[in-house]
Amino acid sequence: MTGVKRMAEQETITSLIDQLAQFDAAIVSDCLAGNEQAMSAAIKPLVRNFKICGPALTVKCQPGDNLMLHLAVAQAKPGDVLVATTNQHYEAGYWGEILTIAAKERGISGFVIDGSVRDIEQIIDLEFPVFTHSVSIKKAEKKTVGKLQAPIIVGGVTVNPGDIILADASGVVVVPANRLKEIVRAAEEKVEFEKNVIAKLKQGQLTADLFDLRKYEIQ
Ligand SMILES: O=C([O-])CC(=O)C(=O)O
Ligand SMILES: [Mg+2]
Repeated sequence: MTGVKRMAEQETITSLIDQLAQFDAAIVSDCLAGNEQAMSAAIKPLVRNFKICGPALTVKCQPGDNLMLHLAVAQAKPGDVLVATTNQHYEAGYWGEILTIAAKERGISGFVIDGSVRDIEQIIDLEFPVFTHSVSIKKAEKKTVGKLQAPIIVGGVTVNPGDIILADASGVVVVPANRLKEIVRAAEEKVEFEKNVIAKLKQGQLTADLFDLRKYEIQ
């Protein structure tokens, strides 16, 4: 691929990510088949109004060690979302105020971890969107190498480097990079469909009729 072509492609991806950011994560999740791209309910925002949309930089931490997060911050590009696993070890605060400030300075757009974080009041005050399984006060070591930019499983979903993470109060959904354009179009249609349903509900119609559910009515 020529440099010019690569730049044009990057521009398209950036514009599609901006478009995806306009949608609720639940709408986008519904556009991907069968919930398989939706993370488990265990991964939650620290506060309700947190929202993330951006490409994943994947991080595999060793249990109890956050070395790879410090190295990931050093590698990240503006807009990246750090997405991390800890082998489902929750007894360490893998992320806190210091990493949040470092990440903000690099232009990182958010953090998702199937692990634990600490310093949560500071993170909330810094308005840096963090989605986490748990909170832990315990110190993480910084001495065991894991992996960066390898496929990982977070909240039951495989995340490949460069997949787009969309997260809000409903939860976290992972849009495979090669489906981004198709999913943005599908989300536009889904929003139109729901607007139409809401307008009809406000005219007094019922979901039982609009969704053709009367056939299931108990006799
Ligand atoms: O010790 C660490 O790396 C985690 C932490 O509390 C911080 O980032 O403030
Ligand atoms: Mg700290």
